[in-house]
Amino acid sequence: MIFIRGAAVLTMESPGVLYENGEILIEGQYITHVGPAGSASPPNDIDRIIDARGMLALPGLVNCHTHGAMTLLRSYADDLPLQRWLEEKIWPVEERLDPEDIYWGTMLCCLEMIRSGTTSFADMYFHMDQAARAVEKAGLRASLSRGMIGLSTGAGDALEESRHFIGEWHGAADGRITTMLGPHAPYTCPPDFLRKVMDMAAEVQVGIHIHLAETGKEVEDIRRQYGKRPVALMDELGLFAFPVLAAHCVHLDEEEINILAEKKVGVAHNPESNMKLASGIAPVTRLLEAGVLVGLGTDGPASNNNLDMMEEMRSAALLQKVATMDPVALPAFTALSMATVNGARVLGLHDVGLLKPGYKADIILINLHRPHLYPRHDLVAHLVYAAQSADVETVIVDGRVVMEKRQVLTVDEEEVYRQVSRRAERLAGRK
Ligand SMILES: CSC[C@H]1O[C@@H](n2cnc3c(O)ncnc32)[C@H](O)[C@@H]1O
Ligand SMILES: [Zn+2]
Repeated sequence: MIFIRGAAVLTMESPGVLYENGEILIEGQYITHVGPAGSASPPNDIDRIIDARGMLALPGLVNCHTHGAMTLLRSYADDLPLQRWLEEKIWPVEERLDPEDIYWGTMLCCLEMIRSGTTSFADMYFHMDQAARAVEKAGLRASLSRGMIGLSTGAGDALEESRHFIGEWHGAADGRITTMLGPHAPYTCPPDFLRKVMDMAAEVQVGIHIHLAETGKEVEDIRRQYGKRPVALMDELGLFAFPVLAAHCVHLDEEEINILAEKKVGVAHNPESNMKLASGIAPVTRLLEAGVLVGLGTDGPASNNNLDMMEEMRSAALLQKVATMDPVALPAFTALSMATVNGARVLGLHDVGLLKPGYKADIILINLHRPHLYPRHDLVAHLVYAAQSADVETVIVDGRVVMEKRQVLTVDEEEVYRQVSRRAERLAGRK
């Protein structure tokens, strides 16, 4: 049992709920009490009291779309459009990744996430049993998908590997790990392959994580090939009968926005990757108006080039303002909701993302005693427009402290740096 006291507590239930001097009780994996100081008499059998005076407590951040082990390829290929980036640089080097690379690359991803306040993430990549091992050890929460390129000769094997991976890991690590099927995108997964994916989703009862409508080129190529735009094509195939996590959704017409709302598709908006690859600006304001559930993601660390959700919130808010020429667009509380409770819902985690009794104890403490966080007119605005990931002081996932006073407790940082440096040298052909 952990008792946090003295923090300002932002529950994220509604914009107004902020306890200036609050307290949180954690029993096992769950939050059992949240309120102003003195609202609960702390039980006798508390294991730890965390004195959080000068801190802001809020739900851990949720990264709805990444490729964690691509930390190994950070700054390996930059300043290219998506298709050239993938075909000329990324896919050739990914051929050389081995399972241990994925373990250490994902471990680096977990380390970066813990240090920047992310407690849950959705990952699509290869050798996912190794990614799962890293997540389990680091203590994070994740929804993991074995990425599948339907056009490749190994597509059938990838599907079988997915079935095995889901059987082994869905619900593992005390429920911190969940799984999805990961067909890469409409332009790499033709309809026949997607039908097999849907058959398997029905059989093993998991959702589907896919890149969708990321670039103008994708829309044109899919329309030329199938006579429909990507979202409309996925709808016609029946993909949205399953829980779908659709990454990007940059290029949409009104009909497609309505499909996404009606079929309750969860969208992962990745503003920095979309800017860096010049893919475009997702119509987030329109999506939200239409009632689409939108979370935030970084995309892989090779197209961002970091996993910093604090930055991503700020970028999302600023980008919508400039895209709509409306300073009211995507206000701070909306950006923070996308990065917490709404992101959790996009991942199908319905007891994650709020500080509320009955919710999983995924909590971060932000050190407010920093020059860029004074004075304190509005703490929500501070989080989105002023805070930095280095302000994250303590991170709790599933009721367990994984970082305290910026010391990560679950991962040997130096060993991770040694491993990834050596492996990245080999992958880049320098050793
Ligand atoms: C099949 S595993 C995932 C696959 O996706 C590639 N990837 C990384 N970022 C993006 C992106 O923004 N759009 C499309 N594909 C992306 C990654 O390199 C893997 O090959
Ligand atoms: Zn991606």
